[in-house]
Amino acid sequence: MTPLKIGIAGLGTVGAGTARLLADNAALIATRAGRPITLTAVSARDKSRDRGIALTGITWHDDALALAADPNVDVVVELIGGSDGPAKALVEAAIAAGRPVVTANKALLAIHGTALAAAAEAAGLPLGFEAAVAGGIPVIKLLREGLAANRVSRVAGILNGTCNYILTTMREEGRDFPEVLADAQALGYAEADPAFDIEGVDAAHKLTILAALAFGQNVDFSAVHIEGIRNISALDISFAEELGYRIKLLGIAQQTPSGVSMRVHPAMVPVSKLLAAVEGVFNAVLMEGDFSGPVFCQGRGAGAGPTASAVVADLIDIARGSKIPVWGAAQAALAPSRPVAISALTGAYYLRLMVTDQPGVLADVTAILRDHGISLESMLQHGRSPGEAVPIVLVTHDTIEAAISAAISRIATLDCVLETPALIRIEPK
Ligand SMILES: NC(=O)C1=CN([C@@H]2O[C@H](COP(=O)(O)OP(=O)(O)OC[C@H]3O[C@@H](n4cnc5c(N)ncnc54)[C@H](O)[C@@H]3O)[C@@H](O)[C@H]2O)C=CC1
Ligand SMILES: N[C@@H](CC=O)C(=O)O
Ligand code: NA
Repeated sequence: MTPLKIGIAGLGTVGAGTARLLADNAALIATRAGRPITLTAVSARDKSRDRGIALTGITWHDDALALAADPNVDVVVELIGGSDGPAKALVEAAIAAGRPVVTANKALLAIHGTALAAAAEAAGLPLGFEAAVAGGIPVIKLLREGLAANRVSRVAGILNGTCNYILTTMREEGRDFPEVLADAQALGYAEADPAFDIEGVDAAHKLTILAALAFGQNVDFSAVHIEGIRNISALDISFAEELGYRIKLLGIAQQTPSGVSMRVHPAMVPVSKLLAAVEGVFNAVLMEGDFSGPVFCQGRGAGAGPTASAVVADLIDIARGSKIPVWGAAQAALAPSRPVAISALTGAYYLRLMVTDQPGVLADVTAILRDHGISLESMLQHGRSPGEAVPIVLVTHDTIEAAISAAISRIATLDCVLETPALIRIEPK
């Protein structure tokens, strides 16, 4: 059988993992793909580095762009990363040269996904990106193929392994944020610039991609409201536990009458919910189809093995001759996104204040909430330390985000409020 010849650009965590998987499971992959999938060429920065993979007999290109023109490469696999620069140039060059592309690059797809898919469609080429969202979970296939007959009303998930690993480890082991982040980097989970993980940008890239597939809209990264986990404190993690919640960084895309609302932010998830039990580097996605009902999947969201598994799944599809539209429908059938402002969101909120323990503080705070039409479900304060700083926690009933934002701006100006208030959205029970 004629092999499908692969050229990989970028031999970091995912690139080296993909080369290893192609070698270790070669016979099984050939059986399932109907022909061997063979690594014939690579491009990376440092030829001398030992990556634990055999590169004998494989062409080395110093310039990744050369992969697009190499006659011994049928499919270009882009595993460099970054929304622009060499990754984008390579994908464009490969498509222009008539080569199918597989990439794990969510930043690239979330920002340039419409133009790249249009180019691939015009050239009649597949563009695979299963690895770009939720690592080893086959969530792209699930949405684009398994749920293709459904109107999807909501997609919600834990989409960043690094953040989930950090939040889990902080809660279970009481360790500090920077120390746990360093672990996640050493394990190969974090992006080259880990700010993308902890600021919520990586999860927003992935949510942009899921929303495009779920709602048949063009990718629109700029429409996602983004908050990360940098300000989540050990105190809030412990209050969440006490109130019956786990703090998770969620990505949520939801159909509303005025458009699709897209947001990434930390959320209090009731412990009874499936998403609350997803821990460590695991990701999970919950999708609501009108005929399927809820569909939940979970698996490892980052790391060499799980991500390589998704890259090679796309290669097997290409070897099989699969012809699935990049975004699940012809480009011309996709609609522009209709963004919904976060201020229109309705829900319950956790509000934690550091205040001076003195008479009248609660009365001042609750008066402001009352003025904005916000009612309280519960309140927590432990012990008494007159004149000292103490945390108080307020949990609201459902309210509109515009109201709680306005109330917090006023609460923050009270003399007795000593720090910027912490506000965390609460997922419904
Ligand atoms: N690490 C993970 O768990 C996951 C990563 N991804 C995505 O996979 C892609 C690769 O990520 P990692 O392997 O983690 O990154 P990495 O930083 O470990 O590897 C990227 C490699 O590309 C090389 N490179 C940089 N510029 C290059 C160029 N011009 N030509 C050739 N090689 C070049 C770098 O030297 C580096 O070895 C990124 O798009 C990332 O977002 C997706 C899912 C999971
Ligand atoms: N940095 C990402 C890697 C996978 O996409 C993450 O932590 O989830
Ligand atoms: Na995936």
